[in-house]
Amino acid sequence: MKPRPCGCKGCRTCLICETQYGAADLKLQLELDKEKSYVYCPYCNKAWKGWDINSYKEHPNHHGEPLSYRGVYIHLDFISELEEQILIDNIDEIPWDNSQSGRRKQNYGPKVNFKKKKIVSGNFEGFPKFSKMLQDRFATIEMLDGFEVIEQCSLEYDPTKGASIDPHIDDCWVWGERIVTVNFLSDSVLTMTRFKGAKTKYNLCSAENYLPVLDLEGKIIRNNKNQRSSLDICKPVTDVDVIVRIPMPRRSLLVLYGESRYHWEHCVLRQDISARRVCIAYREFTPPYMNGEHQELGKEIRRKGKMFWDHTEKYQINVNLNEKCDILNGI
Ligand SMILES: O=C(O)CCC(=O)C(=O)O
Ligand SMILES: [Fe+2]
Repeated sequence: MKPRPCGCKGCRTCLICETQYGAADLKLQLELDKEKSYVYCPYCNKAWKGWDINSYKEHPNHHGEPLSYRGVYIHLDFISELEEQILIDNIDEIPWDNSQSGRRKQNYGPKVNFKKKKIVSGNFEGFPKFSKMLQDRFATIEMLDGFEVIEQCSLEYDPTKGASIDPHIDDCWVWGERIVTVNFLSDSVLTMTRFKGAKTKYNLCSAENYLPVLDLEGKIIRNNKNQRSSLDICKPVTDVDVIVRIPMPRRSLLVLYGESRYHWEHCVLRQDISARRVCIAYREFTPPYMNGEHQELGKEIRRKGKMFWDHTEKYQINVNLNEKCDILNGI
């Protein structure tokens, strides 16, 4: 399928191809019943009836009966305003690549083919140095113990392009249980809907063949006594028809794991992009690539994931900006 000049393919569309390349009819029509929606509160970790994402700010004065929604960790103010500004300045010094649905991206990681289940390190040489402080800070979060970044992807959502991301589950053959996102520049929302499709989609069935890293409460499992697979241990308990809206406030960190990672699709709706938003998504390897049958190939790629390069050298950026990078890394 050939991409249109904006970068979109097939049913993935943005405002540009909908208005200029006649792609409006290809657009995936999502029918979300707002009456069935709950808003996740990062303060009490429960979801409360409603659609408006700002309603979590009423905490502790919520109304009605909450829904227990598992597999979400939100760390507010993970970075300061100054760190946000310096990181964005650095990110914007690197060329962006057009992606689908009005997004742009900067992707660092091995080359993966999810359909053929093929992975090669390709020209992966690690990550830009200015982003090391973010990865280092993961060590302060208990549930990220042992999280080794294999892929780091900056994504930009521009409201003038009608940017969004369609409902999906991140691949389960190569990407591990914890999906980490750090949010920049504007508040947004991750909208969750239950996945009812085949286990072959997103390679979900791969998660039947390895053990979980986190228990249902998000605690690291030190000894896997019960041997239930990653997919099985977090089987949903909630009604299939509900929608859960997860806030992604500017400068916060979000971890999806367990039930929300494996049994729900996530998307970012166009209507939830009110101003330029950038996020960085981080992915780790699945157990077979860490300590199982593919560990040798895994080891080689993990070694590359420990490397950091100077983007000012690579892109010949004015050197005085190097100082900003050193401030961030505490040098
Ligand atoms: O923009 C986001 O926060 C979600 C991105 C995402 O789901 C992905 O890159 O797989
Ligand atoms: Fe995703």
